[in-house]
Amino acid sequence: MSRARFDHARRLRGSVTPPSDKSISHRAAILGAMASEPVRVRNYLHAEDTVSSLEAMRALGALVTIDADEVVIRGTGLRETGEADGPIDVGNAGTLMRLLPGWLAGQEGRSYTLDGDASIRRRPVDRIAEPLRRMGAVIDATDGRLPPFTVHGTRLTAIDYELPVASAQVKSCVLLAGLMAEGATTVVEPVPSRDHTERMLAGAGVTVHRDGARITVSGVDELTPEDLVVPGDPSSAAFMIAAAVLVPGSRITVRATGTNWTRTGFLRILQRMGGIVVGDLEDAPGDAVPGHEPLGDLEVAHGPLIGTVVEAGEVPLAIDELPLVALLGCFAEGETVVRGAQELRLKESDRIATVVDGLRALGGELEATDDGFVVTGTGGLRGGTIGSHGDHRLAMLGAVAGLASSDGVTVDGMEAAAVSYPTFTDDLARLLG
Ligand SMILES: O=C(O)C1=C[C@@H](OP(=O)(O)O)[C@@H](O)[C@H](O)C1
Ligand SMILES: C=C(OP(=O)(O)O)C(=O)O
Repeated sequence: MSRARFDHARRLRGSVTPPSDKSISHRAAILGAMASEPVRVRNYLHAEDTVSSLEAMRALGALVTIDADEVVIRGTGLRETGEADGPIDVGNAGTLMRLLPGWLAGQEGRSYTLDGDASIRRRPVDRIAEPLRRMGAVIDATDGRLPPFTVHGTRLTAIDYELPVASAQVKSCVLLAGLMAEGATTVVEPVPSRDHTERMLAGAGVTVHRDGARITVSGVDELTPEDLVVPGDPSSAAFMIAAAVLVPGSRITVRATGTNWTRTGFLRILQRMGGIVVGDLEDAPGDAVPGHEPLGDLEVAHGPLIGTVVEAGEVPLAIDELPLVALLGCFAEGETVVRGAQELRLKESDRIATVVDGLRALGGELEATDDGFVVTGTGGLRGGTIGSHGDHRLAMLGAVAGLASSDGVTVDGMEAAAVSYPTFTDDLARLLG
């Protein structure tokens, strides 16, 4: 396990291009493998999670070649995955574990087992097993709800499915399965979540119909994705943005980051707290599903913050950035409250517990609730030691906390950052000059 030290910083300056989007890269790998013609993906994310996706596609029979700036995927076609040679290893990637079964469920007469690391083995799959069973697939999971689990493919039936939790992963799983079902499959979202799957399917020749909270796809013969360009990851950029807002004297430019409205909830929360972030962000979507992803540059500067309340409807739009909202809350005036975020307990770590305990150990005043946390701003953090618990977002949270703290922070388990942001420490060092 690697230890890293992040001392109180003087200021951040310059520009940073965040790593490529993890969510979009996973989807590019899967859709590329589902296609019958080769798909070129520019700016694919080469991080641990998304390498797992490419390996999984290879295990299913896709040919994947990796050049300096391009991944080329020669897929198997929608209904013709190969026999896998043993369990498919999803590593630490919950997104891969929850999306891929949507495709596998439609492979008539073939079965696939998915497994991953210790963290993945604690993350439930019943949320995808339930709709896939309704579509006709058989899913055998450990203790009824955990990996390793086996998906037995079949001829799928279309369903109308109301998501019990707002989850882009579950939504995407059902939509992918819907491509192989006869008839129209509809997913109803309680509140909006990231829409990358819908956009990428629309760009691949699928008719994706959105009517408010209802998203419908119909069975197709094949996918014809265009060549893809992956934008920068707003969730990774959020760590640099938070650092620049928190450290006095900072002023940075974040280049070529995704500005999809379903991913910029954190920026809206930050702006509400008084944070200075200027850029051309996408507006809330209407019913038309665009076949592309928007990207742009952001200017960020240090400034004082005030507390805010994040309600359930905002949670999926900022889910992976909520640890940073807790950190910002420590520096803000007044109270910062996050509600309706019980999903955080099911991530790479129980992020309600690990964030609250971790920031408390650095001098923060936070209370965990069942579905979020309450932070009392004290104007700063002392510093100390924080463990990543093998969770990439926790490792990067500790680093940013260190720069903004008075005494600095030691992060135990910094290597976890490589799951989504392998160049995190180097990029940060450059901004610190
Ligand atoms: O669809 C995706 O790519 C993701 C969706 C979110 O999970 P849920 O949709 O399960 O909340 C998010 O936490 C994860 O990092 C990536
Ligand atoms: C929760 C995350 O990812 P996943 O669910 O894919 O492991 C994340 O990246 O913060």
